[in-house]
Amino acid sequence: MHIVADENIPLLDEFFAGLGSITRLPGRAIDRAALRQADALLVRSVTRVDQALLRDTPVRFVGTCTIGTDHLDLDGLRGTGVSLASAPGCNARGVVEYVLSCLLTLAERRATDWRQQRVGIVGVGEVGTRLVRVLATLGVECLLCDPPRAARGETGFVGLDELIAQADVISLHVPLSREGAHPTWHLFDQARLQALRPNAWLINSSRGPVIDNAALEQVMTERQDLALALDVWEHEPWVARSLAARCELATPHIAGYSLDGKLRGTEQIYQAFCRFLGIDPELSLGQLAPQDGLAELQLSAATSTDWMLSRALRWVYDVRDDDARFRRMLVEAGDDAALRAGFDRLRKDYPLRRECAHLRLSADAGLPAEQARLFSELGFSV
Ligand SMILES: NC(=O)C1=CN([C@@H]2O[C@H](COP(=O)(O)OP(=O)(O)OC[C@H]3O[C@@H](n4cnc5c(N)ncnc54)[C@H](O)[C@@H]3O)[C@@H](O)[C@H]2O)C=CC1
Ligand SMILES: O=C(O)C(=O)[C@H](O)COP(=O)(O)O
Repeated sequence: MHIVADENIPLLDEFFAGLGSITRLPGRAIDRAALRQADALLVRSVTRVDQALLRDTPVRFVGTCTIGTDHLDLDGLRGTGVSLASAPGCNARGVVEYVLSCLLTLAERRATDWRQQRVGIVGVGEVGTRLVRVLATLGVECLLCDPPRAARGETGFVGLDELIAQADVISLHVPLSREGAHPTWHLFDQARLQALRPNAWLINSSRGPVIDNAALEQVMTERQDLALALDVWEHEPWVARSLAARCELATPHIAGYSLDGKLRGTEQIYQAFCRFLGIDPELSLGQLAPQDGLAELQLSAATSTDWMLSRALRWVYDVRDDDARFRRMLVEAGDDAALRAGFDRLRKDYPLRRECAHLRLSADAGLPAEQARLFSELGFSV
């Protein structure tokens, strides 16, 4: 058994070495020649996998250690005998923490109470559902839009144009799709962008082309009232510097980049590969994940819940750090080739980031019961 894998998959050896030999390559360098002897291909989001890549290769299993599958040509690969697997939900928690950090930061810069904003969530699957749960715990009013779920008879959703008309903040959590009953490519076109409420905040951590980036830049030049947080870009790894300059927060597709999320992605694909091979998985993250214990943050019981919350959320993840690193790269990179390489480098050399379950909160005189319950519901250790 020979496995070709993206070199950015963590715990690759630990999970897969017992199942076959492994060749590691940069995701963008995986081509047909590299797969000549490969039985299995393990990717992340930057390798386009289609019939052209797999033609005349022995590859029979493709696993992507990511939530998104838009880099896999699912239709084209159907019926070719290749088994496909992805890692649903693996890094959803990281994306939620990214959105919370955006909300805190935008509210601070706009002198607004983010918990009083009406938040519209477009796409209510793994990420959107977790986000709604956290926001509901914090008493934030949410509007939900998910036509595929509504079409299955589920209730509680509004149409996209109604959401745009009513939401102060819009956060996008849809898959990228061009076909089907509810395509999301350029879901936010010029007309919808122009329809955003005065002073609206728009956060995109789904896929770049869900927003027409050229139209977005045009609208942003006309409407200085809008606040934009972009983690994903229409032509990654290239980024329109002029659009980045119009963003309040700009980051290089790292919303879900917690170590925990990446490790869960690897484990989910290991399990899928074992199923494909017809063997019982012998390994788990419980055995292989770093045993680094919990970090501790001591809060003052005398401070307000809001203050505690922003300290705790910022301690876990602060989007301003990623925004600063990204903007520095945009200034330092010379031509487009350097820009693309800089985008990939920021992602490859991403700093260690753990999710909030790795932070234990305490207070000098003991965390008051009500706050302990709230923080525990939000996923912190208390
Ligand atoms: N920036 C980042 O680091 C990350 C980005 N992502 C992106 O976020 C996307 C969403 O992730 P999940 O919530 O895990 O996916 P999911 O598949 O669990 O949920 C997506 C939801 O969107 C809904 N949907 C589909 N078409 C729609 C439309 N036209 N309008 C509104 N809703 C629609 C679906 O019915 C589904 O409920 C992924 O497909 C991926 O592209 C995911 C993880 C990390
Ligand atoms: O899981 C997804 O979907 C994502 O967007 C991942 O964060 C993408 O990470 P890479 O595969 O590009 O490392």
